[in-house]
Amino acid sequence: MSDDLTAPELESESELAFEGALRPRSLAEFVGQAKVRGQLQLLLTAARMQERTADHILLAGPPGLGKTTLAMIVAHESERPLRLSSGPAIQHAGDLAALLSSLTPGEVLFIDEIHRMARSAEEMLYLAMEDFRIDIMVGKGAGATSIPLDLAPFTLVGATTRSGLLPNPLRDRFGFTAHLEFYDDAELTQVLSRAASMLEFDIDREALAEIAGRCRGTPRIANRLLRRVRDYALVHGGRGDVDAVRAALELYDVDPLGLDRLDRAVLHVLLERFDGGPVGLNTLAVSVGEEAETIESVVEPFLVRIGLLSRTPRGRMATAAAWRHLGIPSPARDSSQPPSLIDDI
Ligand SMILES: Nc1ncnc2c1ncn2[C@@H]1O[C@H](COP(=O)(O)OP(=O)(O)OP(=O)(O)O)[C@@H](O)[C@H]1O
Ligand SMILES: [Mg+2]
Repeated sequence: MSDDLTAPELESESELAFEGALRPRSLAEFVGQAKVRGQLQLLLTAARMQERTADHILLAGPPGLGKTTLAMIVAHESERPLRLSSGPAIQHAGDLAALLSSLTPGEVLFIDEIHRMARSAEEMLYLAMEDFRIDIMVGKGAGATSIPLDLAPFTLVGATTRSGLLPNPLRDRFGFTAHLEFYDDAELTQVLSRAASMLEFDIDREALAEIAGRCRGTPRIANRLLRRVRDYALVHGGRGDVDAVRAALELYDVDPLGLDRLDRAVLHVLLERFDGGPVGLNTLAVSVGEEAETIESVVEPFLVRIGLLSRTPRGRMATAAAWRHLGIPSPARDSSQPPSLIDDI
Protein backbone atom coordinates (compact mmCIF):
# COMPACT_ATOMS: atom_id res chain seq x y z
CA MET A 1 0.00 0.00 0.00
CA SER A 2 1.91 2.99 -1.24
CA ASP A 3 -0.55 5.48 0.25
CA ASP A 4 -0.07 4.34 3.81
CA LEU A 5 1.90 7.28 5.12
CA THR A 6 1.97 6.22 8.72
CA ALA A 7 3.12 2.60 8.33
CA PRO A 8 6.57 2.24 9.88
CA GLU A 9 7.70 -0.38 7.35
CA LEU A 10 9.48 0.42 4.13
CA GLU A 11 6.81 0.89 1.46
CA SER A 12 8.35 0.72 -1.99
CA GLU A 13 11.44 0.65 -4.19
CA SER A 14 11.24 4.39 -4.72
CA GLU A 15 11.18 4.93 -0.99
CA LEU A 16 14.27 2.74 -0.67
CA ALA A 17 16.18 5.02 -3.03
CA PHE A 18 14.87 8.11 -1.25
CA GLU A 19 15.95 6.72 2.12
CA GLY A 20 19.35 5.80 0.78
CA ALA A 21 19.94 9.41 -0.13
CA LEU A 22 18.96 10.66 3.32
CA ARG A 23 20.75 8.06 5.40
CA PRO A 24 23.31 9.52 7.82
CA ARG A 25 26.79 8.17 7.02
CA SER A 26 28.52 8.61 10.36
CA LEU A 27 27.73 8.38 14.06
CA ALA A 28 28.11 12.14 14.34
CA GLU A 29 25.38 12.66 11.74
CA PHE A 30 23.06 10.10 13.33
CA VAL A 31 20.42 11.97 15.32
CA GLY A 32 19.23 10.90 18.79
CA GLN A 33 19.76 7.47 20.42
CA ALA A 34 22.52 9.16 22.44
CA LYS A 35 23.08 6.13 24.63
CA VAL A 36 23.45 3.68 21.75
CA ARG A 37 25.70 6.10 19.86
CA GLY A 38 28.01 6.40 22.85
CA GLN A 39 28.11 2.64 23.32
CA LEU A 40 28.89 2.00 19.66
CA GLN A 41 31.52 4.72 19.58
CA LEU A 42 33.36 3.13 22.49
CA LEU A 43 33.15 -0.35 21.03
CA LEU A 44 34.47 0.74 17.63
CA THR A 45 37.25 2.88 19.05
CA ALA A 46 38.48 0.07 21.32
CA ALA A 47 38.54 -2.35 18.38
CA ARG A 48 40.48 0.14 16.28
CA MET A 49 43.05 0.72 19.07
CA GLN A 50 43.61 -3.02 19.38
CA GLU A 51 43.64 -3.50 15.62
CA ARG A 52 40.99 -6.23 15.76
CA THR A 53 37.50 -6.66 14.39
CA ALA A 54 34.77 -5.12 16.52
CA ASP A 55 32.54 -7.35 18.66
CA HIS A 56 29.35 -8.68 17.11
CA ILE A 57 26.47 -6.23 17.43
CA LEU A 58 22.72 -6.85 17.65
CA LEU A 59 20.42 -3.97 16.75
CA ALA A 60 16.92 -4.44 18.14
CA GLY A 61 13.87 -2.23 17.75
CA PRO A 62 10.72 -1.39 15.80
CA PRO A 63 10.83 -0.68 12.03
CA GLY A 64 12.12 2.64 10.74
CA LEU A 65 14.23 3.68 13.75
CA GLY A 66 17.65 3.32 12.11
CA LYS A 67 18.90 -0.27 12.34
CA THR A 68 20.04 -0.59 8.72
CA THR A 69 21.47 2.92 8.92
CA LEU A 70 23.53 2.02 11.99
CA ALA A 71 24.81 -1.19 10.38
CA MET A 72 26.12 0.87 7.48
CA ILE A 73 27.63 3.37 9.88
CA VAL A 74 29.47 0.58 11.75
CA ALA A 75 31.16 -0.48 8.51
CA HIS A 76 31.87 3.09 7.48
CA GLU A 77 33.32 4.14 10.85
CA SER A 78 35.51 1.08 11.09
CA GLU A 79 36.57 1.53 7.46
CA ARG A 80 35.63 -2.02 6.57
CA PRO A 81 33.67 -3.33 3.62
CA LEU A 82 30.03 -4.22 4.27
CA ARG A 83 28.25 -7.37 3.11
CA LEU A 84 24.45 -7.35 3.17
CA SER A 85 22.23 -10.34 3.72
CA SER A 86 18.99 -11.16 5.51
CA GLY A 87 17.38 -13.95 7.50
CA PRO A 88 14.88 -14.90 4.79
CA ALA A 89 17.78 -15.31 2.30
CA ILE A 90 19.46 -17.87 4.57
CA GLN A 91 17.16 -20.86 4.43
CA HIS A 92 19.81 -23.62 4.62
CA ALA A 93 23.08 -24.03 6.48
CA GLY A 94 24.72 -24.20 3.04
CA ASP A 95 23.57 -20.62 2.23
CA LEU A 96 25.31 -19.38 5.34
CA ALA A 97 28.44 -21.48 4.75
CA ALA A 98 28.80 -19.97 1.27
CA LEU A 99 28.34 -16.47 2.64
CA LEU A 100 30.74 -16.84 5.58
CA SER A 101 33.50 -18.53 3.60
CA SER A 102 33.50 -15.72 1.05
CA LEU A 103 34.06 -12.91 3.59
CA THR A 104 37.32 -10.99 3.37
CA PRO A 105 39.27 -10.41 6.63
CA GLY A 106 37.61 -7.78 8.81
CA GLU A 107 34.46 -7.50 6.72
CA VAL A 108 31.22 -6.37 8.40
CA LEU A 109 28.41 -8.84 7.73
CA PHE A 110 24.93 -7.39 8.13
CA ILE A 111 22.10 -9.89 8.54
CA ASP A 112 18.77 -8.06 8.53
CA GLU A 113 15.71 -9.76 10.09
CA ILE A 114 18.08 -12.24 11.68
CA HIS A 115 15.18 -13.85 13.60
CA ARG A 116 13.94 -15.30 10.27
CA MET A 117 17.07 -17.34 9.54
CA ALA A 118 16.75 -21.14 9.27
CA ARG A 119 17.41 -23.09 12.47
CA SER A 120 20.16 -25.22 10.89
CA ALA A 121 21.99 -22.04 9.84
CA GLU A 122 21.62 -20.58 13.31
CA GLU A 123 23.60 -23.43 14.79
CA MET A 124 26.38 -22.97 12.27
CA LEU A 125 26.44 -19.28 13.11
CA TYR A 126 27.09 -19.96 16.82
CA LEU A 127 30.47 -21.52 16.10
CA ALA A 128 31.31 -18.99 13.42
CA MET A 129 30.65 -16.09 15.77
CA GLU A 130 32.64 -17.61 18.60
CA ASP A 131 35.65 -19.16 16.91
CA PHE A 132 35.52 -17.94 13.29
CA ARG A 133 35.18 -21.54 12.25
CA ILE A 134 32.46 -23.73 10.74
CA ASP A 135 32.02 -27.45 10.23
CA ILE A 136 30.92 -28.44 6.78
CA MET A 137 29.11 -31.77 6.44
CA VAL A 138 30.19 -33.81 3.47
CA GLY A 139 28.32 -36.91 2.31
CA LYS A 140 25.19 -38.48 3.71
CA GLY A 141 24.22 -41.20 6.18
CA ALA A 142 26.87 -43.36 7.85
CA GLY A 143 29.65 -42.12 5.56
CA ALA A 144 29.05 -38.43 6.36
CA THR A 145 32.00 -36.55 7.78
CA SER A 146 32.42 -33.00 8.91
CA ILE A 147 35.29 -30.92 7.63
CA PRO A 148 36.34 -27.94 9.76
CA LEU A 149 36.89 -24.71 7.86
CA ASP A 150 38.61 -21.63 9.25
CA LEU A 151 36.99 -18.29 8.44
CA ALA A 152 38.42 -14.80 8.13
CA PRO A 153 37.55 -12.79 11.27
CA PHE A 154 34.44 -10.67 10.74
CA THR A 155 32.00 -8.50 12.66
CA LEU A 156 28.40 -9.66 12.54
CA VAL A 157 25.74 -6.96 12.78
CA GLY A 158 22.31 -8.50 13.21
CA ALA A 159 19.07 -6.52 13.08
CA THR A 160 15.70 -7.60 14.40
CA THR A 161 12.29 -6.10 15.01
CA ARG A 162 11.45 -9.15 17.15
CA SER A 163 14.32 -9.74 19.55
CA GLY A 164 12.01 -11.94 21.64
CA LEU A 165 12.05 -14.50 18.83
CA LEU A 166 15.84 -14.93 18.91
CA PRO A 167 17.02 -18.09 20.64
CA ASN A 168 19.09 -17.35 23.73
CA PRO A 169 22.30 -19.00 22.49
CA LEU A 170 22.29 -16.66 19.50
CA ARG A 171 21.47 -13.58 21.54
CA ASP A 172 24.25 -14.44 24.01
CA ARG A 173 26.89 -14.51 21.30
CA PHE A 174 26.54 -10.84 20.50
CA GLY A 175 29.07 -8.74 22.39
CA PHE A 176 26.63 -5.86 22.48
CA THR A 177 22.89 -5.38 21.97
CA ALA A 178 21.58 -1.93 21.09
CA HIS A 179 17.92 -1.34 21.87
CA LEU A 180 16.61 1.49 19.72
CA GLU A 181 13.91 3.69 21.22
CA PHE A 182 11.24 5.85 19.60
CA TYR A 183 12.48 9.41 18.99
CA ASP A 184 11.14 12.45 20.81
CA ASP A 185 9.83 15.54 19.03
CA ALA A 186 13.06 17.52 19.38
CA GLU A 187 15.06 14.69 17.82
CA LEU A 188 12.54 14.26 15.02
CA THR A 189 12.69 17.98 14.32
CA GLN A 190 16.44 17.56 13.93
CA VAL A 191 16.00 14.56 11.59
CA LEU A 192 13.56 16.62 9.53
CA SER A 193 15.73 19.70 9.47
CA ARG A 194 18.68 17.68 8.18
CA ALA A 195 16.53 15.97 5.53
CA ALA A 196 14.97 19.29 4.43
CA SER A 197 18.35 20.85 3.84
CA MET A 198 19.51 17.80 1.88
CA LEU A 199 16.37 18.08 -0.26
CA GLU A 200 16.95 21.84 -0.54
CA PHE A 201 13.45 22.42 0.75
CA ASP A 202 12.94 25.78 2.41
CA ILE A 203 10.76 25.08 5.44
CA ASP A 204 10.58 26.93 8.74
CA ARG A 205 11.22 25.64 12.24
CA GLU A 206 7.61 25.79 13.36
CA ALA A 207 6.52 23.73 10.36
CA LEU A 208 9.19 21.11 11.12
CA ALA A 209 7.96 20.85 14.70
CA GLU A 210 4.41 20.43 13.41
CA ILE A 211 5.51 17.48 11.25
CA ALA A 212 7.59 16.03 14.11
CA GLY A 213 4.47 15.74 16.27
CA ARG A 214 2.79 13.60 13.62
CA CYS A 215 5.40 11.01 12.78
CA ARG A 216 4.89 8.48 15.55
CA GLY A 217 8.40 8.70 16.94
CA THR A 218 9.80 7.23 13.71
CA PRO A 219 12.39 8.87 11.39
CA ARG A 220 11.18 6.86 8.38
CA ILE A 221 7.68 8.33 8.76
CA ALA A 222 9.20 11.78 9.35
CA ASN A 223 11.01 11.68 6.02
CA ARG A 224 7.91 10.38 4.26
CA LEU A 225 5.66 13.14 5.63
CA LEU A 226 8.29 15.73 4.77
CA ARG A 227 8.20 14.55 1.17
CA ARG A 228 4.41 15.03 0.98
CA VAL A 229 4.65 18.50 2.49
CA ARG A 230 7.37 19.41 0.01
CA ASP A 231 5.11 18.25 -2.85
CA TYR A 232 2.29 20.34 -1.47
CA ALA A 233 4.43 23.46 -1.18
CA LEU A 234 5.76 22.91 -4.68
CA VAL A 235 2.35 22.50 -6.29
CA HIS A 236 0.76 25.38 -4.40
CA GLY A 237 3.68 27.66 -4.99
CA GLY A 238 3.96 28.29 -1.27
CA ARG A 239 6.69 28.01 1.30
CA GLY A 240 7.09 25.21 3.75
CA ASP A 241 5.15 26.70 6.65
CA VAL A 242 2.70 25.43 9.24
CA ASP A 243 -0.26 26.05 6.93
CA ALA A 244 1.31 23.89 4.23
CA VAL A 245 1.97 21.11 6.78
CA ARG A 246 -1.60 21.21 8.06
CA ALA A 247 -3.15 21.27 4.60
CA ALA A 248 -0.89 18.56 3.17
CA LEU A 249 -1.32 16.20 6.09
CA GLU A 250 -5.05 16.78 6.28
CA LEU A 251 -5.21 15.76 2.62
CA TYR A 252 -3.42 12.53 3.51
CA ASP A 253 -5.46 11.86 6.67
CA VAL A 254 -2.60 12.21 9.13
CA ASP A 255 -3.99 14.01 12.16
CA PRO A 256 -2.09 16.22 14.66
CA LEU A 257 -1.03 13.22 16.76
CA GLY A 258 -0.09 11.16 13.72
CA LEU A 259 -3.25 9.02 13.73
CA ASP A 260 -4.43 7.84 10.33
CA ARG A 261 -7.90 7.05 9.04
CA LEU A 262 -8.10 3.57 10.54
CA ASP A 263 -6.77 4.67 13.94
CA ARG A 264 -9.45 7.34 14.07
CA ALA A 265 -12.16 4.97 12.86
CA VAL A 266 -11.35 2.59 15.70
CA LEU A 267 -11.48 5.38 18.26
CA HIS A 268 -14.75 6.75 16.86
CA VAL A 269 -16.44 3.35 17.07
CA LEU A 270 -15.08 2.77 20.55
CA LEU A 271 -16.33 6.13 21.82
CA GLU A 272 -19.55 6.60 19.91
CA ARG A 273 -20.89 3.09 19.65
CA PHE A 274 -19.50 1.55 22.82
CA ASP A 275 -19.31 4.54 25.16
CA GLY A 276 -15.57 4.15 25.43
CA GLY A 277 -15.63 0.41 26.20
CA PRO A 278 -14.66 -2.02 27.48
CA VAL A 279 -15.26 -3.86 24.25
CA GLY A 280 -13.69 -7.00 22.79
CA LEU A 281 -11.17 -6.96 20.00
CA ASN A 282 -13.36 -8.93 17.59
CA THR A 283 -16.37 -6.65 18.05
CA LEU A 284 -14.17 -3.65 17.48
CA ALA A 285 -12.65 -5.17 14.33
CA VAL A 286 -16.01 -6.12 12.83
CA SER A 287 -17.37 -2.65 13.55
CA VAL A 288 -14.65 -0.96 11.48
CA GLY A 289 -14.60 -3.70 8.83
CA GLU A 290 -11.03 -4.82 9.47
CA GLU A 291 -9.32 -8.04 10.48
CA ALA A 292 -8.82 -8.43 14.23
CA GLU A 293 -5.16 -9.19 13.49
CA THR A 294 -4.70 -5.79 11.80
CA ILE A 295 -6.32 -3.96 14.68
CA GLU A 296 -4.21 -5.82 17.21
CA SER A 297 -0.84 -5.58 15.50
CA VAL A 298 -1.07 -2.31 13.58
CA VAL A 299 -3.59 0.00 15.25
CA GLU A 300 -3.51 -0.82 18.93
CA PRO A 301 0.19 -0.66 19.75
CA PHE A 302 0.40 2.99 18.76
CA LEU A 303 -2.88 3.99 20.42
CA VAL A 304 -1.71 2.29 23.61
CA ARG A 305 1.75 3.86 23.38
CA ILE A 306 0.39 7.40 23.17
CA GLY A 307 -2.14 6.76 25.92
CA LEU A 308 -5.42 6.86 23.98
CA LEU A 309 -6.34 3.24 24.53
CA SER A 310 -5.87 0.73 27.30
CA ARG A 311 -6.12 -3.04 27.23
CA THR A 312 -7.95 -4.39 30.22
CA PRO A 313 -8.93 -7.94 31.13
CA ARG A 314 -12.50 -7.00 30.18
CA GLY A 315 -11.62 -5.56 26.77
CA ARG A 316 -10.37 -2.40 25.11
CA MET A 317 -11.09 0.94 26.77
CA ALA A 318 -10.67 4.51 25.63
CA THR A 319 -8.80 6.83 28.00
CA ALA A 320 -9.89 10.35 28.92
CA ALA A 321 -7.26 11.62 26.46
CA ALA A 322 -9.06 9.78 23.63
CA TRP A 323 -12.31 11.67 24.29
CA ARG A 324 -10.39 14.92 24.40
CA HIS A 325 -8.45 14.18 21.22
CA LEU A 326 -11.58 13.47 19.17
CA GLY A 327 -13.38 16.41 20.79
CA ILE A 328 -16.29 14.27 21.97
CA PRO A 329 -17.68 15.02 25.44
CA SER A 330 -17.18 12.03 27.69
CA PRO A 331 -20.54 10.75 29.04
CA ALA A 332 -21.03 10.79 32.78
CA ARG A 333 -20.85 7.15 33.72
CA ASP A 334 -23.41 5.51 35.91
CA SER A 335 -21.17 3.35 38.04
CA SER A 336 -24.08 1.26 39.39
CA GLN A 337 -24.49 -0.28 35.92
CA PRO A 338 -22.20 -3.16 35.03
CA PRO A 339 -20.39 -2.66 31.71
CA SER A 340 -22.22 -4.25 28.82
CA LEU A 341 -21.04 -6.16 25.77
CA ILE A 342 -18.03 -8.07 26.90
CA ASP A 343 -17.47 -10.68 24.25
CA ASP A 344 -13.80 -11.52 24.35
CA ILE A 345 -10.47 -10.05 25.28
N1 LIG B 1 18.95 8.65 13.81
C1 LIG B 1 18.61 9.01 12.56
N2 LIG B 1 18.98 10.20 12.08
C2 LIG B 1 18.60 10.58 10.85
N3 LIG B 1 17.88 9.82 10.00
C3 LIG B 1 17.51 8.61 10.42
C4 LIG B 1 17.87 8.13 11.72
N4 LIG B 1 17.37 6.90 11.87
C5 LIG B 1 16.73 6.60 10.73
N5 LIG B 1 16.81 7.63 9.86
C6 LIG B 1 16.18 7.68 8.54
O1 LIG B 1 15.08 6.78 8.53
C7 LIG B 1 15.17 5.88 7.44
C8 LIG B 1 14.84 4.49 7.94
O2 LIG B 1 15.91 4.01 8.75
P1 LIG B 1 16.43 2.50 8.65
O3 LIG B 1 16.24 1.98 7.26
O4 LIG B 1 17.80 2.48 9.18
O5 LIG B 1 15.41 1.79 9.64
P2 LIG B 1 15.38 0.27 10.11
O6 LIG B 1 15.41 0.31 11.61
O7 LIG B 1 16.44 -0.50 9.42
O8 LIG B 1 13.95 -0.22 9.64
P3 LIG B 1 13.46 -1.72 9.24
O9 LIG B 1 13.19 -2.41 10.55
O10 LIG B 1 12.18 -1.50 8.46
O11 LIG B 1 14.54 -2.34 8.43
C9 LIG B 1 16.58 6.02 6.87
O12 LIG B 1 16.55 6.20 5.50
C10 LIG B 1 17.15 7.26 7.47
O13 LIG B 1 17.19 8.27 6.50
MG1 LIG C 1 16.31 -2.00 7.96
